[in-house]
Amino acid sequence: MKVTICAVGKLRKGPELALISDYLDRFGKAGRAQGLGPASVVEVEDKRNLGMEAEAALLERALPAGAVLITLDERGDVVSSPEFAAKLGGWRDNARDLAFVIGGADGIAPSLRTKADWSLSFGRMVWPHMMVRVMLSEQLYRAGQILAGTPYHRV
Ligand SMILES: C[S@@+](CC[C@H](N)C(=O)[O-])C[C@H]1O[C@@H](n2cnc3c(N)ncnc32)[C@H](O)[C@@H]1O
Repeated sequence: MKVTICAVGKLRKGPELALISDYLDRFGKAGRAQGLGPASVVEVEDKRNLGMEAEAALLERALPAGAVLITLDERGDVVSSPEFAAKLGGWRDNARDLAFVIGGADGIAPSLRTKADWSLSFGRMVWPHMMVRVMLSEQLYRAGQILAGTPYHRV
């Protein structure tokens, strides 16, 4: 089950990139035996600053064909980590690839939001998009650990 994180903006070398690389690497390595992963990040850049709709067009072009489209959005569903793991496991069992979409400073255009199969929220507060990448990467790794039954997720 390939997982692609499609995001607006280029992440430069720094603590966020180091964390994302570490979690996604761990998710891919630990998940291999369970049919989870690999995970990768595809970045799109709206170099001419044309706004949300232009970003949505770039994001749509970056989406892997046939993948379940999941938008990250503060208006989406708030779920627990075990619930997220169960969703991931269900898609894995149905041999689906996943595309998680994270918007830029203005968010994800409604034209793309309406195409989503599911929308995931990390709470009603708005987080910087680079932080959302980190949080999503950790939750993917955590979900893999929950599905594997390891003690990483203790609650
Ligand atoms: C700075 S936020 C943009 C917020 C913008 N007001 C909007 O309407 O979406 C950039 C991106 O981070 C993600 N994001 C921010 N907060 C989030 C949250 N609480 N849950 C899920 N995703 C979030 C979304 O993908 C969003 O498009």
